[in-house]
Amino acid sequence: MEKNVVMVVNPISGAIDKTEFINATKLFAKKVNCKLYIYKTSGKNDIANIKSLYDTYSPERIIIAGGDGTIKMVAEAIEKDNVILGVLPAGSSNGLAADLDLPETLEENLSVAFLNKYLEIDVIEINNEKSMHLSDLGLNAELIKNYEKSLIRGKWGYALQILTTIIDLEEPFKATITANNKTIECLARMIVIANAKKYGSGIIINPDGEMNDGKFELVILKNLDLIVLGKIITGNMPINSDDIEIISTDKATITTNSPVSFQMDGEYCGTKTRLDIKISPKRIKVAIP
Ligand SMILES: Nc1ncnc2c1ncn2[C@@H]1O[C@H](COP(=O)(O)OP(=O)(O)OP(=O)(O)O)[C@@H](O)[C@H]1O
Repeated sequence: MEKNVVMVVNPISGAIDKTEFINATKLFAKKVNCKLYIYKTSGKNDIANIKSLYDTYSPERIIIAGGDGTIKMVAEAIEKDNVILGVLPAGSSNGLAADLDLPETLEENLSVAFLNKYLEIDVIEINNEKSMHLSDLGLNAELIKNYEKSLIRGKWGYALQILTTIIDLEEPFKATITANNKTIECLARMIVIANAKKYGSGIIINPDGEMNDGKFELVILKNLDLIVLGKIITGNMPINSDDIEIISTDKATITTNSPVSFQMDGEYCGTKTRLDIKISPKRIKVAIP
């Protein structure tokens, strides 16, 4: 019997034309006897529209051609269920794909996305929104805000914004963190709420992060001078220094003394002074090699 598959395509992600993604997916779906319904995101009402497609067609899989932000939208649209998400990485940052060790080529990724192996990953709920990969308060969110405002998309736009953001660096913020029945206060440049290990750029920020262990980590970057930044970028996270503290937990609250920029899975979410965070274990099925 033919199975239903929904394909969610983000036409603008990564500044990549998606024609090849759509054509290759149509062919593959036919080959494996699936009926394909294609939805192109518009940036408006996408979550509600995907939910309605999901309710109408009860797809066995949802194939996603986009970046982490597009995967997040699909995750928001589906309830805990039997649907498997297949990812065709096509964003400017493909952090989840990097953490899942997805292959390089479209053909290989189609095989992964349509075939049977999958991982049930945890989802982090932050102020009742879902994050599958990495969210953070502070410097990186500031960077993403500047990037989203800029007219240059893709990797170059992102690189340009690193420079602008670091030049305009504000004072560190004061954070109060409650987790594992303890409360700590600290000054921080950035706090990462991590389900996984690395950013789409390949930079490892949470060396022990596992997406299916029922826990998340708070990676507190207290100092981010050029030396610490250099160590992180070159893959030598100084985890045993006073500059970094990592807390592993399943529930936490973070409050800050002033509004701090916040991003979830690469999407800028404004400034926040309070985050209520909890893990939702094994919440979503994602196809893996
Ligand atoms: N047709 C569209 N026009 C404008 N924005 C869109 C459209 N479709 C989706 N979006 C927006 O794209 C974002 C998700 O992009 P995603 O993270 O998947 O890719 P990306 O390449 O990392 O993004 P970016 O475009 O920021 O480089 C969401 O904010 C969503 O609202």
